[in-house]
Formats: sequence, C-alpha cells, structure tokens
Amino acid sequence: MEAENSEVAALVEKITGLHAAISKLASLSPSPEVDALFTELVAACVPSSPVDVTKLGPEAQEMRQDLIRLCSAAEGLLEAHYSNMLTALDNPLDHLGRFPYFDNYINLSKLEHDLLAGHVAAPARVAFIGSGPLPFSSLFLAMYHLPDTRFDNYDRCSVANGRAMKLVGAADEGVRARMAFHTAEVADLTAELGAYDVVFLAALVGMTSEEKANTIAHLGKHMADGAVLVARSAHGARAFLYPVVELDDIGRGGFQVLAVHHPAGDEVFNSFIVARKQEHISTVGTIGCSWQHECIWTTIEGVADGEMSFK
Ligand SMILES: C[S@@+](CC[C@H](N)C(=O)[O-])C[C@H]1O[C@@H](n2cnc3c(N)ncnc32)[C@H](O)[C@@H]1O
Repeated sequence: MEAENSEVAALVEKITGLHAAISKLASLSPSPEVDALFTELVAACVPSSPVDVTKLGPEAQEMRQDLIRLCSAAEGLLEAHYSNMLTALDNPLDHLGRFPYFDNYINLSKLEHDLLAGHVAAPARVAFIGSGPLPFSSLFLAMYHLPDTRFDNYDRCSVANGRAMKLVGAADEGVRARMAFHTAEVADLTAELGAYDVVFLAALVGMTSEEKANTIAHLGKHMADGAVLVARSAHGARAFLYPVVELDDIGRGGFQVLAVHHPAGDEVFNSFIVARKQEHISTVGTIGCSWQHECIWTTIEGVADGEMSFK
C-alpha cells in the first residue's frame, strides 16, 4: 500500500508540473513546444496506474479540472490544424495516418463496434455527438464497420462542421451519402434523438462529471426505449485528460449498463460504456469485474442479457 501511495503521489506531482507548464503557454495551437508537453502528459497518463481521481485533495482536483479544459481546447485546435492540412492535400483520405492519434481512433472505433455488435445487430441510424473538425470516429465506423448505417454528426461549432464536411466530401459516394453534419448544442436536441438506434457521446462533450450526468439525463429523456448509448469516459490516470462518466449517472439517466471497457495498454486512450435506454429506471449493480476487462452488468432483480466475458 505504501508503494502504491508513493507511486500516486509521484504521478500527481509530475502531472501538476506539466499542468503548470501548459498553463503558461501563449497558445495551445500545435507547435514543437505544445506537442512536446502534451506528448509527455499523455505518456505519463496512459500507463495503468492505481490513481483514483475521486480521492485527490481539493488542490489536485482543481488542477485536474483545469487540465481537462486545457486538453479539450488543445485537442480541438489539433484536430482543426490536421483537418485543414489534410483537406489541402489531393485524396485526403489516403493521408489520415498523418494525424498523431490516428491509431487511437482506428482501434477505438473497432473496439466500440465489436462491443456494440453484441447488443445492436445492424443499426440503421447512429448519432455522434461532439464529432469535431476531424470526425474519425463516425467516419471509420461508416467506412470499415457499418456499411449500411446513416450517421448524423452533431457539433455545436459550425466551423468544426465546415471542416468535417470538407474532409468527408473527399470520401467515396457510398460513405459521403451516409454522413450528415448538424450544428447544435446537445442540450437543444430533443425529438430528433428518438430516431436513433445508437447515440455516441464524445469524450469531450461535458467537461465535468456533473455536466456529463446532465447530458446523459437529457439523452435518457429523449432517446427511444431500447436504443443504445455509447458514452466515452476515462479511467485511472487517463482521468487527468478526460472527464469520467459515473455509472450511477448512466442508471439515473434511465439506462441499463450493458458493458464497460477500460482499455489496457496504449492502443486506445478512451474508456467507454455501452448502455440501453430502459422503459423504467432499474437499479443496477456489478457482479464484479476487474478494471482491465469488459464486463456485463446485471440488474439486482435478475441477470442482464449476455454472459460475463473476461478476455
Ligand atoms: C475536439 S472534438 C473531439 C472528438 C473526437 N474526435 C472523438 O471522436 O471523440 C470534441 C467536439 O465536441 C464539441 N462539443 C463540446 N461540447 C459540446 C456540446 N455541449 N454540444 C455539442 N458539441 C459539443 C466541440 O465543439 C468539439 O468540436
């Protein structure tokens, strides 16, 4: 226990130092200095770690919240920079690998699809909320995993949507025709949410657990019964980079948790939760799973569909 505490203390000290350096940057736009600091931050947060951010002191909590805000702004600028760079090339889709976190999105969209496939065979309509200027998540699902699905991408930033449409405009007709973009704040979406078989909630929509909870409650109010939510979250030290979605908030939002995936290794940064909209709010609890594995949750009244699967 002693060793674990000192490991956590050393990690928090390192991240605090990186937060201080990032906070001093004149701009968060990509540059050798910005790239170096964020590469060091990701390298510090990705390895598995015993850190539990809910147990941080108030000062470290405040630092973490500000760091998530800085990471969100930097990610938006990084995606805009690469979206501009890629769409200036001939055949942009042949060069997507130039984006530094390309592999993360290739692996993440495959993981999300494979876990989703066990609960939604062939979704006709999918919404991706928080698609950004580089909509890799929905683009890779459309290109590689869901050839007949229509995707509605929502982002509150019209400039991000403009960039995204330009990039997707370079895709082949079969993909282009199935990808639509809408400028909207998630809180303003209501009846339209009832049309989707699956709704993805991007990691950076909602900066705090409270904002995430409110957004999930809003989605629960308007999504169709039986529809599936895929909410991106964070675990361990990665919770210094992204907000955490609390499983209780998924349940309170009217969803039953079907699976939780915390990626081990460094092939994917984001955790994600797959949950089904219930006609009534059921109380859910775990039948036990270790953090490296996906696990199937059960309602207290009975066993949820599907087996406990540990890889
Ligand atoms: C930078 S992108 C990152 C998405 C990432 N590429 C992915 O696939 O998860 C996050 C986007 O979420 C959008 N966003 C943040 N909060 C939002 C909200 N409340 N409603 C709609 N869009 C939002 C931002 O405008 C931003 O473009």
